[in-house]
Amino acid sequence: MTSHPNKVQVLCRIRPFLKDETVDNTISTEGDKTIKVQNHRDPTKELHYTFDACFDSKASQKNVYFPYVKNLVDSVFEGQSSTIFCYGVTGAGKTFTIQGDDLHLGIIPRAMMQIFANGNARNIIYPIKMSYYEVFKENVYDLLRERDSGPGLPIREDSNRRTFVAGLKEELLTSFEEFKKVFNTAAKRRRTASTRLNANSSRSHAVLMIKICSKGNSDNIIYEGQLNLIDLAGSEDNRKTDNNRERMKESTAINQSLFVLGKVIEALNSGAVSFSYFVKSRIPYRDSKMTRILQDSLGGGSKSMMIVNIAPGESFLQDTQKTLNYATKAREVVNKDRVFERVMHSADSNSRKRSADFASNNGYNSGINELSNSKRKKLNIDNFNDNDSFSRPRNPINNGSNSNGRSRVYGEKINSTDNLNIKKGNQFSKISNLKNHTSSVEEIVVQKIQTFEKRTENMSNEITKRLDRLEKKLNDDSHSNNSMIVDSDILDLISPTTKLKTSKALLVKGKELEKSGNLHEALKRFEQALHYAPELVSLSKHIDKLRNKIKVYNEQPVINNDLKKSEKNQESLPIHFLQDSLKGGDLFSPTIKKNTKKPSEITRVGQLHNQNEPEGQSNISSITSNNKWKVLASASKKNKSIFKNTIFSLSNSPFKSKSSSFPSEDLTNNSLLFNYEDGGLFSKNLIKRKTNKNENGIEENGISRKISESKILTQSYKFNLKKPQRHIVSSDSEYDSSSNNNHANLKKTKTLMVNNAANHDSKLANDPTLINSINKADLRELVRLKGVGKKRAMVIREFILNNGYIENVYDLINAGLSKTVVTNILSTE
Ligand SMILES: Nc1ncnc2c1ncn2[C@@H]1O[C@H](COP(=O)(O)OP(=O)(O)OP(=O)(O)O)[C@@H](O)[C@H]1O
Repeated sequence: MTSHPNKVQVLCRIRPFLKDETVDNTISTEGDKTIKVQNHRDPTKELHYTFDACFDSKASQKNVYFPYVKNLVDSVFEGQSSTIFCYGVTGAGKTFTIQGDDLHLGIIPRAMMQIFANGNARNIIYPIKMSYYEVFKENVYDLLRERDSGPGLPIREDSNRRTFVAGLKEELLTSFEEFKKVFNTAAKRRRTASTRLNANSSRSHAVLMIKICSKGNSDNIIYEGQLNLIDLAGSEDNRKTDNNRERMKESTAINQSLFVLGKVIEALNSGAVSFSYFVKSRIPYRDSKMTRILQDSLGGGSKSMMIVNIAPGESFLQDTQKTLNYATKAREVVNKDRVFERVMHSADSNSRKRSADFASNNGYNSGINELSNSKRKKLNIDNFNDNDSFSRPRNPINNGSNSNGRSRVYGEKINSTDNLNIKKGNQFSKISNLKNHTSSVEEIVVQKIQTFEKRTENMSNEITKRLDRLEKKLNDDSHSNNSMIVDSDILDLISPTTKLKTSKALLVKGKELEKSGNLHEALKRFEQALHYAPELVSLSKHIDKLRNKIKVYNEQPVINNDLKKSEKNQESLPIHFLQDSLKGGDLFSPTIKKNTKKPSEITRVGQLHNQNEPEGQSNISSITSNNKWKVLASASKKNKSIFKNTIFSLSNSPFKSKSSSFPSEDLTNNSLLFNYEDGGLFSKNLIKRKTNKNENGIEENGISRKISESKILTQSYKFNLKKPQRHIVSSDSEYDSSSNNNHANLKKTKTLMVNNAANHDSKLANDPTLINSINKADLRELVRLKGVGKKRAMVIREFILNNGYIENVYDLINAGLSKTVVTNILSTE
């Protein structure tokens, strides 16, 4: 017996036993259309129920979707209204069937994939519209909006007597990705709660409504289809659920609406109403919000499918029987078959204009305004090419006469020149001459879904693997009393995409920092970035380069540590402290005299050179005499320029002012004498002095740290062979800097110090107490020193920043402070 084409189709699906459930065989399928269930009143008897299709617990989502649901979705392209709803007790698998999860895509994602994949073949006019709402405790709430405490939305009726929820938000969609994003956000708003029967029980009925317009076969017909995918809340036996008061209230509302649904089905099946949904006074649709919403789907003009979900096992037997009885009745409901299509005004021969008019009449206009360019493109009028599918053979255009005399779809206003036709079902079936390309489209849909599922499965497997590894590591570590999870373990948990993104963000930040000269922080970021993306070879090279750069800049700690070591061991101290500026440079090593701990000589131990330059032949040696190094340098003719650069570098460094008394011929003779005892600032390269103008337009001297275009580096090294002295012997008497008994004497000594400093007599140039306090002071404290205004304090700070701590009075003078100011500062102490 073939069933009536417009009957509500009923599918029945048995879910598998869950982890803690006792497995039995009280329910099973017999063939693909019958369910066999043990009678709960008499276990010796079996009951048989026949439906359009039955699925046992092994059936996959695909098994449910393709042979049955897909056709209903297809019919929406032809102006049909289709409704699929899942019905069953709580925890029976309704949400699993309609929505699924990432690994088992349910009807909703499959249908949406089908819609977008079929879109072009079926001449969809993008964007499609989506609404999503829930009925919770007899109130309707929009799931596309943030949840608020306001009253629910009203349900109204259009002139076709079709119900609709007023004030619903409509999202305009052009791709599956867009849909996924909107849907996922909205689905989180749906009310769920944990009950004893289902840890994630839906406490509301949820309705996803998709409106699709597509071009008909004739150039003046546009179909307007609607797909409703409904996840009903589960009926509940409160004796089993252990529900609290709140859950009980929800449960009562759920059960009440499902009870009304049963009544509606019964009423529809009692011949009295003869399936006429217009004579609805005798059908209790109005007794619950859900039945009002389902009005068109049960006994109305929709193609409808009810999927009955069954929880297996003896404990559910009574519910199962009730559900199956209910479903059997629903199967008797016969709907009208209608196609909603709009006939555009025939006098208007320009189909582009018609289509555009159509779009604007259908509220697409407002959507267009908010659309991105890509969406606009899809909405482009060119989509309505006359030569395209409009030329497909089709039934003669309905001339606008409307057999039922009703003419409104979705409650929108229709121009007087337009007509809506409601076609009879058999006409609809004739339309379906799209089989050929449907099969290829079907393949695409299957393929797409498979790819998606495969990808998610791979991802899920990968995550499981990573978690297993971590768990294993934790277990291993706990045995060895070392439960620390190291960075790499955490890293292992992060997805490759996240790793790459994080690494990119760190790279950007690192580059910024490097540009601003903050090499240490830049290096840190780069190292972190590499941590996340070890495959970036160029980054690893860049890090090496940067490390070298920083190492060269950070000579001081190396020198000091080495010095400490060498002081202990009294052995040769390998340091390199000179490097030329432009052409490559020499590497020198002073040898520390065993007894005096002073460098006896400096020997060239290698060359830090520019890659393009041959290794230089220059030599520098030094002889210590009275705390001074005489640095003698010679160079072969060939390398004279290299050597000159080295010397030049020294002469232009901040050290220059200390060594300014050196006769210039010393430089030309390639020899240089300098004082080692103070420690000294050696310029790695030329210091470029920059003339800044302050806000008053007065020129100030400052040391720029910027690298100029002529490749001149400005970074300085601090070369400190000797720690600051605590006691300084003045030429007259021993002066203890911690004592200030004799102020006048002190002032005199300090002035002497300044003068001596200017004359490069180092013995008197140090006042460690003062110098230490200057180094420690912040800007505000510096300003308190006599003669130091804010500007000068800044100069001191900048000097410290660029060159390291102030070691002696020279440095203050080098920083640009005048003798008077330095004397003033010293007298403050
Ligand atoms: N066919 C199936 N295959 C595997 N697991 C299933 C299947 N059907 C349901 N489940 C699992 O059973 C549990 C309950 O399913 P689900 O939440 O879909 O029930 P429900 O009918 O929507 O319940 P409620 O009405 O309380 O929301 C879930 O853990 C789900 O993953």
